[in-house]
Amino acid sequence: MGADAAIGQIKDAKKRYAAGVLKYAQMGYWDGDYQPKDTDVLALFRVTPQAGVDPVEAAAAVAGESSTATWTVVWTDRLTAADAYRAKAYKVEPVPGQSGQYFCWVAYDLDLFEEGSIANLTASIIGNVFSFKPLKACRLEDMRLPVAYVKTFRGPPTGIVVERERLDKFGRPLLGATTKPKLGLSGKNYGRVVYEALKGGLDFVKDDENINSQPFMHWRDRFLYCMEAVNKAQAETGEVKGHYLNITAGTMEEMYRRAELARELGSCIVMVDLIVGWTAIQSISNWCRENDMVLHMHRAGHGTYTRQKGHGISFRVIAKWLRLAGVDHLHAGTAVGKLEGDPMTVQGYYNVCREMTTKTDYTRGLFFDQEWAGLRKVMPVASGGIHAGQMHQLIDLFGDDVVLQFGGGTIGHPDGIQAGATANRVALEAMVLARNEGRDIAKEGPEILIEAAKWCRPLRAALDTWGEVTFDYASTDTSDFVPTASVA
Ligand SMILES: O=C(COP(=O)(O)O)[C@H](O)[C@H](O)COP(=O)(O)O
Ligand SMILES: [Mg+2]
Repeated sequence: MGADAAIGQIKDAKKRYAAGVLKYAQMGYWDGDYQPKDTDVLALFRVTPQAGVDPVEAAAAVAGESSTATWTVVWTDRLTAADAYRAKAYKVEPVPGQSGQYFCWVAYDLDLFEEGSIANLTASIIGNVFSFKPLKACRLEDMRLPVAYVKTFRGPPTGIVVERERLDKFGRPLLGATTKPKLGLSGKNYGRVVYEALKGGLDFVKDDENINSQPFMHWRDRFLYCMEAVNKAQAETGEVKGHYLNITAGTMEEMYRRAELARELGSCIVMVDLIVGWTAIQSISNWCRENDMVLHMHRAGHGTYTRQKGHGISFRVIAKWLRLAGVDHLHAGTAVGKLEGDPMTVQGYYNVCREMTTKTDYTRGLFFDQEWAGLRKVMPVASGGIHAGQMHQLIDLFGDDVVLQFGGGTIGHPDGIQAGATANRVALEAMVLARNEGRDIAKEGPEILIEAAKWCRPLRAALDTWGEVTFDYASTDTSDFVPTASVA
């Protein structure tokens, strides 16, 4: 959609700065000829204007309210480098197949942002505009962070390469499990679940997002019993093992206290939930860097604002912010499990986590090339209602650099937790071997699993119990550019 010349910026300074209300486009927040600079921060919003609101004016309003503007002309603009500081909406296009929705591209000068602060970035980009009355709905679809800005962040403290070296595990996905039930176990019973799962063949076990320090199990008990389980399983298997100790707490001081005990007990990894907030995430990331600790991020809460296509923030943007902020593991979806996730859209999140340059790919929801400027890679975590019978789909979709986490799909095994873990480990290794031998695992996966189950009773029992379980529901967050196929 080209610029509407009639509503372009008023150039005559007397008229432009006369007291009163102008359209945002008239104030200069729309420039259809603008060529983004390499150093600009770029954002793509999906905007649904109210009836009668011109889409170009809606885009200009988003640019205005997320940078320097208010609803009326202010003369104090003239005390600033207003022409540079004003964000510019520079392109508006209708969203294919979605009447009333428009993609709006906005460019922001780098000087609008403090270095190394996601809190500052988000206060601008998502600070006000999502409540703005002329818009019925608004969604932040994607961002391009310029190299100059990326370089002001430290990124993941450990990264995929160093994590694999510390764990001494290569050439296959890592295996994990979330302890279940989510709440209620005593420390001793909790530790038993962790031990059984690690002994049976998993690399990691994890605390659930809502396990902190409740009356049934205080955090110190959990840490002590879990590390006893980790040490015992390591000694018995000769493999490096870990348990993501969730250090999420009510204050930063308490998070540090819990992190310190995790370190003293010899844990290689700690975990926080996304709901702790950006500043807390950046602080704990620094702590992890100083203490050689892997940082696991559970994206608890994200579905409240990422799931619906019309309003909120795409998870691909959250993933970009988290790579800058510095997490090592990030829950990024499974496509085949119990939770929302269109396969290609989810692959787009994985690309954000794992590539050195993420290329534009509209079919995977990636609207910009993103250069990561040497920032370490984040290990994505596929977790949520997955089981051994889906191993071929998971490896086919996500490759090797991923943690596959089976909670119920380990602990609910009919022959016990160790058997559940063994089933998953055997399914994983059989599938990686078949792929490495050149077999087409996407097609032959079910056969490969059945062959492996002939000599592995735990896998046979897992397939008998869950083999037919699928979650075949329509995804909400799908591509606007390709029809989406379910892989469930
Ligand atoms: O407890 C689980 C999964 O348990 P189970 O394996 O028993 O289903 C995690 O909290 C979800 O993976 C979160 O979702 P996401 O990873 O999408 O953020
Ligand atoms: Mg959970």
